[in-house]
Amino acid sequence: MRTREFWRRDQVFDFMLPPLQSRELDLSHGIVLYLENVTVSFDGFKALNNLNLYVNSGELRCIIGANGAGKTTMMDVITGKTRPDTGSVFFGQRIDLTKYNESEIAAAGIGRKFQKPTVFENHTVLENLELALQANKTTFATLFARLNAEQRDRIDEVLKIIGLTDQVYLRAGLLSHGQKQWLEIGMLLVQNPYLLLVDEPVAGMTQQEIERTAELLLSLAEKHSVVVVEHDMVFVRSIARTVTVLHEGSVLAEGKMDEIQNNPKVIEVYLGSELTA
Ligand SMILES: Nc1ncnc2c1ncn2[C@@H]1O[C@H](COP(=O)(O)OP(=O)(O)OP(=O)(O)O)[C@@H](O)[C@H]1O
Repeated sequence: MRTREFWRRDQVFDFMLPPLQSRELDLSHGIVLYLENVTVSFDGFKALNNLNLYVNSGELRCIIGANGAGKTTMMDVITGKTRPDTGSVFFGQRIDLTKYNESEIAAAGIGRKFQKPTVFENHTVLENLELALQANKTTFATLFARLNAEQRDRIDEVLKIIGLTDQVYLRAGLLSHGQKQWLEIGMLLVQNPYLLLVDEPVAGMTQQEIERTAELLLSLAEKHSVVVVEHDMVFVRSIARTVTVLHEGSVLAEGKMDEIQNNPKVIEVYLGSELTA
């Protein structure tokens, strides 16, 4: 039965879909991302179990949860790396993300930053941003292509946002760990994503870099929607507007940081030790 459904979806319905890039993102209900009753099983184990999550347009959402709670699997489902067994995943009102692949979803405006920075160390900060801007070209073609005025302006704007204007001609390999993380966020920003997914952005950062990252992510919200997965509770407290707590593949609690911190269920399964830190 499942095979037949997949066959029908891939062979018939996907064929009829217009390219994702050409579809307008419909934010008329103010919600950029819908996950409804999403379940993902690995060999019978439910990494996501009827997960429901709604992210508002322009919101900065923090997702917390113990190891194995399902945070990475959730990101994988949004970006098309993992297909849910059941449930629906919508980008705005109309774009069914389960019907598209990872590169189509990225091109449609969902950028993902993994925990480990993956900048091109042998290229300058500027070249890294150029490469990200023209991600569909080869490295060689990109570095020799001329940027148009709009692209140059966008790169200048992003350099200011990520605070690397003075390092524009520096080789990325010479940046500090924090600066590499910001450059990678910049590489997503040049593509003007609607939604940014950021995985543990402050792991390994100095206190000063953590504070700068908090400012950066806060400055991105509104123009973009941002979903941050993070274990560092001090950091989460400093940026959080709404916090979602995942536990065993479902939402255990959701609300303002104060409510979450005082929620007995959350304290029991996750925050007990973190809160007193
Ligand atoms: N490909 C896979 N095959 C089998 N089990 C998997 C796979 N991916 C994830 N899991 C399991 O699913 C559960 C959820 O994993 P996931 O990585 O989503 O959790 P997480 O909240 O991101 O954890 P962490 O904070 O450690 O990164 C875990 O028990 C994990 O072992």
